[in-house]
Amino acid sequence: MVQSKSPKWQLRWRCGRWWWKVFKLLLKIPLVIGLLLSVVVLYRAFTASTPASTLDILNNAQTAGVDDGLKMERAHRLAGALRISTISYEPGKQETGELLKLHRYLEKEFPAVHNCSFVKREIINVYSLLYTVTGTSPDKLPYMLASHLDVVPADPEHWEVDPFSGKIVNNTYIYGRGTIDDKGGVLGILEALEYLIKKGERPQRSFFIAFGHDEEVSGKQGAQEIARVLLKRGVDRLDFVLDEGYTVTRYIFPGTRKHVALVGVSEKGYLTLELSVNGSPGHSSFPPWESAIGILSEAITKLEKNKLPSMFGTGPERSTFEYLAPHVGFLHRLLYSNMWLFSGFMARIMEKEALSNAYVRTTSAITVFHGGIKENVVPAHAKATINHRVHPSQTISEVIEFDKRTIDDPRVEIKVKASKEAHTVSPYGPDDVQFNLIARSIYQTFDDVVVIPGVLIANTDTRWYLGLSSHLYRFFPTVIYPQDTNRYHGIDERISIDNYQQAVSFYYRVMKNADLIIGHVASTTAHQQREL
Ligand SMILES: CCCCCCCC/C=C\CCCCCCCC(=O)N[C@@H](CC(C)C)C(=O)O
Ligand SMILES: [Zn+2]
Ligand SMILES: [Zn+2]
Repeated sequence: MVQSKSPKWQLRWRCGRWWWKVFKLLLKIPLVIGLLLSVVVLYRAFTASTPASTLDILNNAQTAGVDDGLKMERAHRLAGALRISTISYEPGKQETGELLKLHRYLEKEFPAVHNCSFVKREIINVYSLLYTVTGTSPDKLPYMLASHLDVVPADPEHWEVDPFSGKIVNNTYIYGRGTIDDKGGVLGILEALEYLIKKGERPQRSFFIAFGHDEEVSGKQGAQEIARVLLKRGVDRLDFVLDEGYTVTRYIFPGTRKHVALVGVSEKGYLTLELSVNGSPGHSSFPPWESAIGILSEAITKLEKNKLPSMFGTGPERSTFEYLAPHVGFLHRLLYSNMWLFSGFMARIMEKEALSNAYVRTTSAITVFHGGIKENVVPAHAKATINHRVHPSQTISEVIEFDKRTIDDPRVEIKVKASKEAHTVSPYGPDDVQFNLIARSIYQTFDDVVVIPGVLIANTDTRWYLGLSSHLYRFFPTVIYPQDTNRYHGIDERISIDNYQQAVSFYYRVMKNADLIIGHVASTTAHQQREL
């Protein structure tokens, strides 16, 4: 016999079912969200594509590089320049005699450039060089190719060959301080122009070649002066500037075996701080509880241990990975094309390596420490230098505030020695003529390559040219493998003869392709034309 439920019980049953339904529905929400997220993540991964140039004139261009016949001759010419030790030690302390020797060497080795009716060479501020190549259409905006003449010092101790001997090893590599930073750029650009002139060609577009002489110690005397001279002449608009920077890389980005050409469309900011402590000096036999060195050491240990927060995914580095996504395996593609979701996870992996960590955040490097004069004297002062490279999503003052908060000790005085905010981001994307001119020249020069935009983690002379153009790109056309990254400012700096030949071809192609896009280029002012 079925017992009928009382109305009170039925009401409770119905209410109970109602709550149970809501409860079950709530349980499903995370599942639905998870499902939706997976759909979006997969959709983005499957539809990821590297924005291709919309400029058919560039897409269809088959610009040839330079002839292979002179490859060895070119390698020897670069080697000769590497024997001239144009070292910058610190601002105002440079091997100036060597810089003048390099001027003479370039003049002798590139006769066509230096005796050409449409090329003018000028010496700026005694040691820098500015070449003006006047094209047949000076009414079009000129552009600038830049490099620098100086190099950082090199301790020969661990080198395979003397860093200033300019040796060619196994007929394969040119060794020497400055091969990739940045005499390869100086000689590479001049080789391209020499080749062009010797072929009896003359560019349509006018362009400048700027070689600063103190990039390694700020660029204040070189590139800054070059920019000043141009501005004084009314040259206040350049179509684009191409300076040293990233390169083509291989096996550096996880997930692909392809060559990846990173073009620097921005540059991290630069901040150097001097920390100092004035303590109690005295006899080391009855030392104070805390010494100036001890207080300062604690402060810099705090800075080294407390990294600035990850900013990964908030700046142009997002495009770096989105451009790369279609060229990596499926798992990496899921991550690279969905940085809106995975940037935190990617940052945690990338921060484990020094090179990729620099891509994730503002970095802090303790570079100088001074304190003490004698073993039994407690010193009155201690001083340290900290060098930050500032992520584009942070400002200099935010970094200083972070340091102050982290040190949290009023006895540590903080002084700004040098600072420059991260550079504005230069345009890139399918419709940007200037970015695609450089990209196309890379595609024509390197095999199986993908061109992607990036933020340069180091700094270049482009900071002085920011006022001259809105399109500044930082790229040096060679191939770098993971084991090569330490050659910058490190030991056994080298470039292969083949890569150097590619560098020359790349610069030549930039000069030729720049003429192809002449219809897309804005006109100069009448004033600017007069000065060209
Ligand atoms: C996920 C990240 C991938 C990064 C791949 C990197 C591959 C290439 C490696 C290094 C490129 C270094 C670029 C070198 C330019 C160096 C210029 C320089 O040394 N500048 C000085 C200027 C300073 C104002 C004195 C500097 O210290 O930055
Ligand atoms: Zn450099
Ligand atoms: Zn350098």
